[in-house]
Amino acid sequence: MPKRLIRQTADAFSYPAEAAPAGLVLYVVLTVVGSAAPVVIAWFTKAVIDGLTEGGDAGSLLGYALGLGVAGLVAAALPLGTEYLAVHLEREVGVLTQDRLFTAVGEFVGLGRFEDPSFLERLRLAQQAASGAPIRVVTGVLAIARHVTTVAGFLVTLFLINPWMAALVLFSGVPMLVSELAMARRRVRMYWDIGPTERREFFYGQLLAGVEAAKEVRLFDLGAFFRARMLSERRTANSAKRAVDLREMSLQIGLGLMAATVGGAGLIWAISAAARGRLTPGDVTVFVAAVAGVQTGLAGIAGGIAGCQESLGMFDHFRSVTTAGPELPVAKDPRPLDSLLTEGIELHDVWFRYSDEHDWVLKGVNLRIAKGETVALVGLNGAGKSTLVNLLCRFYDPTKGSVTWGGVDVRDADAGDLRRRICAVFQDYMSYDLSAQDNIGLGDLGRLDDLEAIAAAAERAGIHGKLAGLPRGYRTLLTRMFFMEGRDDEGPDQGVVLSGGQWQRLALARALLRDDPDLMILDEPSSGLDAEAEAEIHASLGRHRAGRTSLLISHRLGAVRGADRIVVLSGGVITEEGDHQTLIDGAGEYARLFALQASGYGAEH
Ligand SMILES: Nc1ncnc2c1ncn2[C@@H]1O[C@H](COP(=O)(O)OP(=O)(O)OP(=O)(O)O)[C@@H](O)[C@H]1O
Repeated sequence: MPKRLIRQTADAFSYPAEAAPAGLVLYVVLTVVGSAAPVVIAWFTKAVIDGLTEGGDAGSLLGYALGLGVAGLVAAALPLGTEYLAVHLEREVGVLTQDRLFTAVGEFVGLGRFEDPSFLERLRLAQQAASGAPIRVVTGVLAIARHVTTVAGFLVTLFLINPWMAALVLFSGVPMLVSELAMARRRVRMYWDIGPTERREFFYGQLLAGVEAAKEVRLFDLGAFFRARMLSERRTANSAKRAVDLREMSLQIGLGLMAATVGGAGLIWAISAAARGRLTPGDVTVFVAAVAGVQTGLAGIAGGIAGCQESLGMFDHFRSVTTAGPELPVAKDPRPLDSLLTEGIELHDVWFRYSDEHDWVLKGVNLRIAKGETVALVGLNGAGKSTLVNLLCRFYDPTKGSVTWGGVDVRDADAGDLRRRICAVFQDYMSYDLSAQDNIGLGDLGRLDDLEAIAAAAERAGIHGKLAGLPRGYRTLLTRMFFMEGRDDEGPDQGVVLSGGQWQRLALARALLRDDPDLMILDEPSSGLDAEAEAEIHASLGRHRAGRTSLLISHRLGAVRGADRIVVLSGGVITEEGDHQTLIDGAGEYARLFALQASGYGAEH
């Protein structure tokens, strides 16, 4: 246990040592110097009082007074310097730890961790602890060292005056240490326990204050309902915190009473000893200061150890996230993927479920997409179409079976290499609060500034005219989130708000920016578009897809009828396969759905 504690403490120190080495050294030096000040002040005070009462010579008296003044000045100025340095160190460490944390998160290969609530909780606590915890450990360790120095100095003083008193004051500190450590452990546990409650409170707050839910909150009059839930979560968290605070307070009162009793007994003894002429008035002063100094120092040591333990406990979340490593196996010696795709992309008897507790989503799927072929995947809601896409992009690994890319199992390849070969529009596409240019350019970072390529992609997605006509063209921000009136030179009126269908076209443009991808995945690329726009987009995509390997998912069967092969997924298995005409002739599920949609359109006219 102590070994682990030492290792953890050393690790916490390594962050400020790396982020701001000079600042850390200065901080340590100033703290050490500051720790000697109280003892020096006590001794100068004794010398001045004894000099005054015993009629010492004026020269040495002046010297003591001067010493007292300088020590007082140092004691007053040092905390300001150390406080400044602590904040500086915290800022610098914050940059380093944020970098480490998000680098680690970026290295997660798939999506599983982002759906694991206990991991998300750990991530939240890791973020919270990232910048402050290492500095609190450093401050705690130095505070302990400072208090140890002060206590040692005063203990020697006390020992010289009354050894029994020194022992009594020292041992009265033991219960303090034990209870402080127990309190720190309880506090860390409490933070972990109330994590989900605080997350829910935050969630309700977001619903009330964010734009996403604003319409429904007003339409269904949900404000009071969500507010009540939010406050109830807050009250639950508060009562857990209050229980710990109450326990701490009662313990502190008990400890305070014990310290006061010991201090009072010491004072009575010192005064009676002085009355009998065994102590000088200076001795009494230094004795009182020493008892108070030892008690304060011991409380400081106990508090410092407890604080360190609490911070180390919190920092453990940071450490476990940054050392978690990828959650899907990473090939040590990744096999290169090639663009020839002679063997196509293939799912071999793929079984998949999101976790052991979930039902099977895919149940033995065999599917081959040949190079240059357009395969359309259709099926009812929840049939597993997007899940299949997730496996192709290796956001998850099949529970059983395999996915191969040109004959190479994607688990043996580098996930980055795989994804660079794919361009995709997902059903749940992103709308970034950035400029139009960035929104498209993010599809291929190397072309972020290539306006020509960006405009060409926008043209293919049928949104170029709209974007070019914006107040600042492609540089126009597609959000009003980041404007602060009076502070931003671009003014709040410059951001624009796009419609749902326009955002979808933008997402499509982002996917189309990639030059010559090996596989194009379009998962409901036109669900938000009007009928005319949909026809136009599909015509454009059809031209763009020609000769490319692609997988198209759509509920609008009219949009997929031109695919080389249509695959029907139902309940996690492939039930039908063939081109449009074959499936219509087969009079199965596809033919039924197609007839249903066609009659729906027919009925309108
Ligand atoms: N991240 C997830 N964790 C757990 N279950 C999931 C997850 N994503 C999807 N599912 C479940 O897997 C099943 C298949 O979902 P999927 O999104 O693949 O269907 P889909 O065919 O794309 O449906 P839709 O046509 O509605 O888009 C559903 O029952 C869904 O509840």
